[in-house]
Amino acid sequence: MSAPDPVLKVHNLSVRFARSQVRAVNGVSFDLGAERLGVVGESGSGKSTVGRAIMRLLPPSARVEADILDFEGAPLLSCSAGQMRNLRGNRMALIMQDPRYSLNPVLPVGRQVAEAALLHLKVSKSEARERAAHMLERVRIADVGRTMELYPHQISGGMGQRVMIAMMLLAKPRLVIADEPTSALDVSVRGDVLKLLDELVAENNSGLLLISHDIRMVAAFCQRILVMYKGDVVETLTRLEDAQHPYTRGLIAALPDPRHPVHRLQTLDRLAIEAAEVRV
Ligand SMILES: Nc1ncnc2c1ncn2[C@@H]1O[C@H](COP(=O)(O)OP(=O)(O)OP(=O)(O)O)[C@@H](O)[C@H]1O
Repeated sequence: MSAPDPVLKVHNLSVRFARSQVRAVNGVSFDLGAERLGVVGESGSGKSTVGRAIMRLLPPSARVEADILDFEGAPLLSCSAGQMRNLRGNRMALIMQDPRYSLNPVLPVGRQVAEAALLHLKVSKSEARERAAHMLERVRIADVGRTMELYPHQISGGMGQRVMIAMMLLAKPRLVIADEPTSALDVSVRGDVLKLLDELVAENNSGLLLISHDIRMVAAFCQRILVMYKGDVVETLTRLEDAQHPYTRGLIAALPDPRHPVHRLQTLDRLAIEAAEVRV
């Protein structure tokens, strides 16, 4: 019996923006099964562009090419705009950094989740509201009835992100791309939000692509990590201890390690990184 198709197959993905000399993404390849895969790198390394290319959410100025970009065995680059709209929200979901910008400020949060249920689950209005309430309970929103009537500015960032997760995971998508899902949140609630994502993704047997600049957080949460530098994947790791590339080591050293407090954090050694790049 042949192995089932991975959720996502990405081979030699490149993205170039019009009027830019360099590729934002330069031949990135990976397969994603029902697992948690992290994408890390400094700002501008191309992480978000990878996520958006998969969701086909890049602006028209982006030229996206790939030998293979398949989701559940179907080529995403051949999908029409209508087919992509259908996939997004149903089969694939994108969770972004700041729920304040993703939620509609003039609609109560319960109505927003119910509208997502109406759209993606094709259920009646009353059932959509019930499903919304159930999903909000699942993401551990307290006093769901009251919270559903609140507007986005009346809830905390952590609660807003849980509402987004409820909305995005209602239809049990097979692929979840979370782009810095906890960076805008208070440190005290980051772990809860990640735990929740993990629970729902595992329950749905989905693949999760977690995009973040925080290599330690990603290492603690993901089974594999792709390290991106200037559009390339320079290293794939299962444990931080195995990092070989000076860029990866620099990323690790540039973040505080709660177990070993230091007075001064290291900065990236650009010369060593460029020298290693020439060797590969
Ligand atoms: N819409 C766009 N038009 C032109 N260039 C873009 C666009 N979006 C991204 N880029 C460029 O592509 C490169 C990769 O950007 P990207 O946002 O993917 O990086 P990132 O690693 O996600 O960074 P960050 O963590 O800051 O979001 C950068 O050089 C960026 O300037």
